[in-house]
Amino acid sequence: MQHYNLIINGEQTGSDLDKKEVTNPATSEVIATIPNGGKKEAVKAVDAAHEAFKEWSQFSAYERSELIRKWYDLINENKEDLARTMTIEQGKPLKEALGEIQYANGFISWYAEEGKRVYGEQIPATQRNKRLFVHKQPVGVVAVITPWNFPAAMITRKVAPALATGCTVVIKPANQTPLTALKMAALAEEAGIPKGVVNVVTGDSKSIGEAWMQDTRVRKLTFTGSTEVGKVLMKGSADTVKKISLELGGHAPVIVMADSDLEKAVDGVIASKFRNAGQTCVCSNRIYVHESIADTFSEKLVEKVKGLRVGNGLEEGVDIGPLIDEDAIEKVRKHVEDAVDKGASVAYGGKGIEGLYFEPTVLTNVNDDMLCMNDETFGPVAPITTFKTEEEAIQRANDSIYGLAAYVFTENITKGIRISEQLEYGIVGLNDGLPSTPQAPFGGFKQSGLGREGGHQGIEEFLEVKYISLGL
Ligand SMILES: NC(=O)C1=CN([C@@H]2O[C@H](COP(=O)(O)OP(=O)(O)OC[C@H]3O[C@@H](n4cnc5c(N)ncnc54)[C@H](OP(=O)(O)O)[C@@H]3O)[C@@H](O)[C@H]2O)C=CC1
Ligand SMILES: O=C(O)CCCC(=O)O
Repeated sequence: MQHYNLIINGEQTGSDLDKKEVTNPATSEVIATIPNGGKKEAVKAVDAAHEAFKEWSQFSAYERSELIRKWYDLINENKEDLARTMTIEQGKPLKEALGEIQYANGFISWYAEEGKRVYGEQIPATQRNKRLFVHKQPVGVVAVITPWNFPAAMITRKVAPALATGCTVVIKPANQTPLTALKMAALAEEAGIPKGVVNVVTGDSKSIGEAWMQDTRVRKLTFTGSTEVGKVLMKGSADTVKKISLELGGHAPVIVMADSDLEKAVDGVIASKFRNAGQTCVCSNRIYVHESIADTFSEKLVEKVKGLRVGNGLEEGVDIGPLIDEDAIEKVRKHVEDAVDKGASVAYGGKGIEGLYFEPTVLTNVNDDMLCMNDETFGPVAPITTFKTEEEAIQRANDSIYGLAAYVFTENITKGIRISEQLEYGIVGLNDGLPSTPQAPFGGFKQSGLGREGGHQGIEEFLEVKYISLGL
C-alpha cells in the first residue's frame, strides 16, 4: 500500500508522523495512508509559504502564467491517472472523475491568462499637481481548506487564481480524499513552480485550521464545505481579521413551469440531481413542478432514473458510485424514511444497497415539512412537489437559509428571466442543469457563503487594493 507525504517547502515530508488511512468507498478497502499532521506541520507550511511569497509575488504575471500553464500541461498529461485516483478515493464514476479533472484544469488555464489582466487605475485628481493611482497586490499567504466531493476542482478553483496573482498557498484537502490533491501539488513542483508556493498538509483538521486562523501571516482563508465548519472558520478568522471566502451548503430548488420543455427539464434534473451521486452543494434538492404537468414529469423522470446504473465507479457504464461514508448513507436513509412517514410516495428506488450504495430515488407527494425539503440531503434523492402559481413557486423556493444554486425550466424566456431575477440565489440555471464553468462566478447568497470563485470576480478575492497619491 502506498504512503503519501505532506508537501512543505517543495519537500515530501511527514513519514515519521502517525498515519491516517484512506479508504475506497466502493469497496471499503484501505488504499493508502497519509501523515496525521497537526499544528507543527501547519506552522511549517506557513513558514515556507511566507518565505516563498517574497519571490513569487515579484515574478511578473507573464512569468507566473508560464509556470501555471506548465502545471496545466502536466495535469493534462496525467489526467487518466488523476481520474483513477479520484475514483478510488472518492467513489465517483471514472467518466465523471475525468470530467472533473478537465473542469479543474479549466480553472488553471483560465487563471493563467486572467492573471495578466489584473489592471490598476488612474483617477483624475482635484489638484493639478497630484496624480492618483490604484494598484492591486496579492494578499499574501492563503489558507485553502477543501471538501471530499470535488477533490481536484475545489483545489484549483482556489489555488489557480491565488497563484496567478502572486499569492502562495497552504492547503488542507479533506482527509477522505487527499490523494488527488497531493498528486496535483507534486505536479505543480514538477512544473517548476518554486518551492514553498504550494504546500499541502493532511491530518488533524481542527489543529491545522486553528494554527492557520491564529497566524497573522495567513492573510486569507478560502473554504468549501459545510455551513457549520464555515461558521467556525469565520469566527476563528475574526481575531486576525483575515479576508475570507466561504462556499458552503446549498439546498437548490428546481422550478418546472407548465410551459417547460419536459425533455429538457427531465435531463436538467438528472444532470443536476444525480451528478456525483447527489453529493454536490449545487445538486437540486427540491423539485417544484406545476400541478398540470406533475404526473407526466414524474413518469418521465422515473423512466430516465431507471436507466442509471449504480456500481463501482471503475466499472464501465456506471452512472452512480457509492456515497462517501456510512454517515452519508444514514442521512439519505433518514431523509427518505422521514418523507415516507409524512406521506410521500416512493416512485422509484428508496433503499440502500449493500455497502455505501443507495438506489437513485424519486419521491412524489412531498410537502414542505419534510426533512428533505429543508436540509441538504447530499445523496441521490429527487423529491417532487407541486405548485399552482409562479408567485407560490418563487416564495417556496426562496424559503431557505441557503442561497447557492436554483434552476428554472420554462420555454417562455421573459418569464424565465423574471423568475431568475426574483430568486435569492447566487447561481441560476435557466433551462440548464449544469451551470458551473471556470469563467463564471460561483458562490451563494445568505448562509451559502461569502465571495465568489471562478470568473474575473474570483481573482479579486486574492487581491488587495492600494491607492497611491503622488504629489508632483
Ligand atoms: N459546499 C460543499 O461543497 C460541501 C458541503 N458539504 C456539506 O457538509 C456536510 C458534511 O460534510 P463534511 O465533509 O463533514 O464537511 P466539512 O465542512 O466538515 O469538511 C470540509 C473540510 O473542512 C475540514 N474541516 C472540518 N472541520 C474543520 C475545522 N474545525 N477546522 C478546519 N477544517 C475543518 C475538513 O477536514 P476533514 O474532513 O479532512 O477532517 C474538510 O477538509 C455534507 O453532508 C454536506 O451537506 C460537504 C462537502 C462539500
Ligand atoms: O461545492 C460543490 O459541491 C462543488 C462544486 C460543484 C461545481 O463546481 O459545480
